[in-house]
Amino acid sequence: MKRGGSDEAKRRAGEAAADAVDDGQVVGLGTGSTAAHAIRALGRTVDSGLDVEGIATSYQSRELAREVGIPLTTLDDATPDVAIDGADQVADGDLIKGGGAAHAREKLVDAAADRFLVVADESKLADRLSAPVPVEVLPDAREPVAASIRDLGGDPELRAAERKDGPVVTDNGNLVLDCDFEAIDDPAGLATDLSALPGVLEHGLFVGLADAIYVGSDEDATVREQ
Ligand SMILES: O=C[C@H](O)[C@H](O)[C@H](O)COP(=O)(O)O
Repeated sequence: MKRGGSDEAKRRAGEAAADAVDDGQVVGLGTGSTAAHAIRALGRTVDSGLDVEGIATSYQSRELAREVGIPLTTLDDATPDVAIDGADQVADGDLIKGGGAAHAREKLVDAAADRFLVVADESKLADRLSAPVPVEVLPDAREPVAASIRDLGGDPELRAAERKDGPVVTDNGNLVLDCDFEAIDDPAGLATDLSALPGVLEHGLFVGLADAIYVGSDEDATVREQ
């Protein structure tokens, strides 16, 4: 799916982060159009002899990794040295993710990595997080979780599929509520509240996880260490 700024800006961010991967490392492979550039760049370095293994965060990243020849492993067998992943919004180093409904596995892999590199074009940068927060819920939990989200001040909307009738079903077989909290004053507090709701598998607030943000523009890519 295409979201955010220009493909050129995404490519610069993705390739700059892929350049930071060292020989012999295990790499968490994020999901989305920006992370895809990093995966393709890693595939080219594998072709030229770099010895890396990937851990996929979604069906999409697994298939792309296979296509470009990155050997895959799992969290059962390896710990990622580094993870490279996109974001829907970035503010003060905190993120909203899950525009592609992959945030549950992404958070698992990104949090497990020794270093988590975010790749984003400039359109993703904000002063405060304010995009709707994707919340993955067990199908039976849709209504109770939606009611709790309203109590927390959010406006939940079941994500509809685009080329299928009915809702988006995640790689894990669950549903997604996109929850609009408008400007989020306390991302850490909201993250804790959302995680505490029964039936919530994972939400798209990534607070205090990023180690560096690679920001791409049409001209270059810059790195902001966190
Ligand atoms: O579920 C999807 C992920 O969190 C993506 O990393 C995020 O939506 C950013 O995607 P993109 O790079 O396509 O804007």
